Amino acid sequence: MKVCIFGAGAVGGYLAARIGHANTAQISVIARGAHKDAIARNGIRLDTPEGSITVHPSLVTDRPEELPEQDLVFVTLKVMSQSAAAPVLRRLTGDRGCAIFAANGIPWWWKHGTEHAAHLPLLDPDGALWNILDPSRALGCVVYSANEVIAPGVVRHLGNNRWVMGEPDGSISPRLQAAVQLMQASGVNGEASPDIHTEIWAKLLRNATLNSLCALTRLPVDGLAEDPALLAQADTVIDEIISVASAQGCDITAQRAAAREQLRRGGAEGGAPPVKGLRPSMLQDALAGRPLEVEAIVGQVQALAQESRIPCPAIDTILPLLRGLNRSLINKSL
Ligand SMILES: NC(=O)C1=CN([C@@H]2O[C@H](COP(=O)(O)OP(=O)(O)OC[C@H]3O[C@@H](n4cnc5c(N)ncnc54)[C@H](OP(=O)(O)O)[C@@H]3O)[C@@H](O)[C@H]2O)C=CC1
Ligand SMILES: CC(C)(CO)C(=O)C(=O)O
Repeated sequence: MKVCIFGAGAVGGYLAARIGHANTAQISVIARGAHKDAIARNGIRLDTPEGSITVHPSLVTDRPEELPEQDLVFVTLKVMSQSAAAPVLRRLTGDRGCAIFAANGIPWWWKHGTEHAAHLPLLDPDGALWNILDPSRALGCVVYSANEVIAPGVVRHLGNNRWVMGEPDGSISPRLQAAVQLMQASGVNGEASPDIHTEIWAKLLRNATLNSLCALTRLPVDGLAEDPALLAQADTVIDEIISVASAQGCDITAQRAAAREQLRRGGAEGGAPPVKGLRPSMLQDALAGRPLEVEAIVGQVQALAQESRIPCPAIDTILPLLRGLNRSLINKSL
């Protein structure tokens, strides 16, 4: 299988290292800047609590036009970089390939196959993904795996290993099964879901709280847990998301306790020991002065709440703060 990782940062670097180390596919990575140079020179190093591995991908490039068509493209770009990649993704996926969007938040293809099928302007402003790539080539992937690029070419993995993938229409298609098999053969706990929309809502319970509040306060997750007022704010956001998801036809009420528990355990999933110093990806971006994934993780949730006429006062408060912070990061001269 020809597999490409588009945007081999924290999550993409983790995947590239695991697949490359298991040698289960011919792996190419698209990266850029000093990180790309370091991978091309020294390979990708993945540091995990169990030890380090270093992997040399078949090709490392910042010029995707150098790549032939791929069977599978993992898109691990931040959401706001996806739209510009639409023409390249179209070419890379060719007539037979597909693109798995491993990202947090509501994805651009969300309304594919529904009676209100349309592109989402907050996520795909000009409809490039919708019109050029086309949602029929897209699969979703919910990532439970905490990673950070700690130096050019070096990814640190802190914990969690669950990757839930699904077709927008819920079918367990051959291409979905092939992706699950590839991941499992590579030591990555991939699974196929018949209801990726509900899985995405469940993960949003974590990101709309942890990512937003950590980015705004600059505290790691265990820092939030020390402050009852911040925990109360996060719990309110969790309740609001459960209401919006329910109004949109997805019942995630059973996830409430686990999401609240995760907050209080420093971000550890499912009974794992508490984690110290976990910096959600949005905090990593705020600290590095990079733009934030505000719209996928909070803005589009508010848009869906408005569509369903669900009041969300906590989200309405957090969103302008995040948009303001994002504006200051994008326009560094402010
Ligand atoms: N990190 C984590 O632990 C988790 C992240 N996620 C989600 O996964 C997705 C990916 O996040 P994450 O891995 O943290 O993000 P990163 O920023 O670490 O990785 C994205 C990479 O893509 C690169 N990139 C952007 N545009 C291009 C381009 N045109 N050509 C080549 N490379 C490009 C970036 O380079 P540059 O830095 O120069 O912009 C960066 O290295 C997000 O949606 C995130 O919310 C989900 C679960 C956990
Ligand atoms: C759940 C969490 C916080 C794990 O790192 C995440 O998804 C992120 O960092 O974006």
